[in-house]
Amino acid sequence: MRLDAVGKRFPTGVTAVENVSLAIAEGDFLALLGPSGCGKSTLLRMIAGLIEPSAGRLGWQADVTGKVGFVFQEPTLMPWATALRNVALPLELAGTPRAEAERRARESLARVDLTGFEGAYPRMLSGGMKMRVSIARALVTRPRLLLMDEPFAALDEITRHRLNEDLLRLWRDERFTVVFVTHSTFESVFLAERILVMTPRPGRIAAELHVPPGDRATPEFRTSAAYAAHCRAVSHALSAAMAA
Ligand SMILES: Nc1ncnc2c1ncn2[C@@H]1O[C@H](COP(=O)(O)OP(=O)(O)OP(=O)(O)O)[C@@H](O)[C@H]1O
Repeated sequence: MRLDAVGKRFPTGVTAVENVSLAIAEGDFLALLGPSGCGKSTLLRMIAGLIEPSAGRLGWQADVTGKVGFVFQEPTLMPWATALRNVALPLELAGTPRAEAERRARESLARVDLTGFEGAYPRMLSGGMKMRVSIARALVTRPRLLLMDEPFAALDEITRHRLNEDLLRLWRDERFTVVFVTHSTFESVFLAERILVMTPRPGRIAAELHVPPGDRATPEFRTSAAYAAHCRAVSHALSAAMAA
């Protein structure tokens, strides 16, 4: 998909995003990195089609339309429904027969390591497990594009690292396209091949950095010299963007 000079000015007069041009290829793992309030969520919501840009345009490949999954910072599960029913919901809303929806929801829960928790209610699950249910729900329709808005920001570091690894595994296996919003330099380098550094509001793209797949393939990437070097580079780019 392409974004051409996309901008968003809200009726309140706040310009959240300005002049963003970007091409996203099938299978990309892209991070949007920037300080709080720089317009990352606004940009993601425009990519999702949840809000309209006020300038520029977004062009979609026909085969992606309607195949978008969204994961928010809060798991946003229905508290009165089991994990299985929460995950089956998007399919049931699309008219999939109940038995088929349940079968696929079970499969999706298995992909995020939650086999055995189908009957659990959200209040019985830890924060990390609730986030896994939320990811399973986003993946149950087999989206080609997965949009994630600071999904792990509220989790403790150990859980966050584990979910980072699991997300990478899912992405390597299935090669959907990911746009991942974060304000963590470390998380962006660990996950993404393309890191777009944004300026403070109005959010513009100040720099794009790359983490080659070869670097990530090193064992213990998170403690490697290559990881530290990429984090330094991204951190410098972020400081420069903040000062711009
Ligand atoms: N619906 C809206 N109406 C008016 N202003 C809005 C609306 N949504 C967002 N904004 C404003 O746009 C700016 C960018 O917000 P946005 O949520 O996109 O930033 P963000 O980078 O995702 O921030 P955070 O990391 O804190 O979530 C903020 O100043 C916010 O107040």
